[in-house]
Amino acid sequence: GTDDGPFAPGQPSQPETPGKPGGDDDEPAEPLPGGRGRSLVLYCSRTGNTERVARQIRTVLDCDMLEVEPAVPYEDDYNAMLERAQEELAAIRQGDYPAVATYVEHFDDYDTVFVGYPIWYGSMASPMQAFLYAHASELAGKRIALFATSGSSGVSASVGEARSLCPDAEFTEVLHLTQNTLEETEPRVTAWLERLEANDNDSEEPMQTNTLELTVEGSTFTATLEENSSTQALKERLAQGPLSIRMSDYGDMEKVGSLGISLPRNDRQTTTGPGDLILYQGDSFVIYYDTNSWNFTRLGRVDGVATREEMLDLLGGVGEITVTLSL
Ligand SMILES: Cc1cc2nc3c(=O)[nH]c(=O)nc-3n(C[C@H](O)[C@H](O)[C@H](O)COP(=O)(O)O)c2cc1C
Repeated sequence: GTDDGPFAPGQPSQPETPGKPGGDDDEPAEPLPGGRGRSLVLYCSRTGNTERVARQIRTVLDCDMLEVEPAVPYEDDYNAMLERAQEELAAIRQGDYPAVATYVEHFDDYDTVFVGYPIWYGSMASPMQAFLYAHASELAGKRIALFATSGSSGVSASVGEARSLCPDAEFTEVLHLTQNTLEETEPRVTAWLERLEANDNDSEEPMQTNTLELTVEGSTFTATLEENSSTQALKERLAQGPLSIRMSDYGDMEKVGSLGISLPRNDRQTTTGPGDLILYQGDSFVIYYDTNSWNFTRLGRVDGVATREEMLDLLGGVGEITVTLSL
């Protein structure tokens, strides 16, 4: 029977399943091999950008998908809509969440829940914040893969919002597409899903955190760590407390600073890109905002960063800074 799904009977929330008749252009491509469990794609989208990314994920994974909708549809009038979005985000900061029409009874069938949203005024769009708030206990212990679209703004504030709304979920690397990168949705989604799949298969100690927090001038953003002996040693050091590093710019491509400790090296010929975290010569911590090729140890990647501008934005631009690392 189809009534045994995780969606509350009598509720309007029904997932679009891959075989659904009338499904348009979403013929599944080759599903990724060796998928460990089932996935659900949740998204909210007002002008279709986030929805396009959601559909691409669903096409690759051949999984269920559900739109998270506000209880009261947004105004067609653009300015009225902007005003309401601002009011809702202000209310959320006071702990008052807008009503959403979408309710999922349980997520038992799903290991990974993809959560997609547009950035509104630097934040996660209000309907998705309200949905996560209402479903935090059902999402505990699930793997959450965030994806977001924006005009140009970064996603680190919204990642922080998601992590505090769902403190007991495990967060993967984030996918962020901007106006400039939306046309590359297809290859970027595919590459991202392959990385998620690889990390999922690699993780021998799933209870171990793979998230690093970086704080610059009071703002915190996150990175997803690689699994190697270098990051293991770094995590052991950070388990004892945060580590602050004075960093300066080098070669118009990176910030570099001394860790004050030596970590095991896992050097390989590597081409870096914006957001890559690198261990250089065992004792220097490097944050890349541009590309370079060298024999490096990869430590991880800043979440949701695709471009030099986005990485420099998180670092407060070019110039000397103190970065504090914590788990
Ligand atoms: C209310 C509102 C606020 C927005 N705020 C931002 C913002 O702060 N930064 C940004 O880069 N884009 C902002 N945008 C643009 C959207 O994030 C962007 O167009 C996104 O891709 C829309 O996704 P959608 O088509 O799925 O709704 C905003 C859009 C709306 C409607």
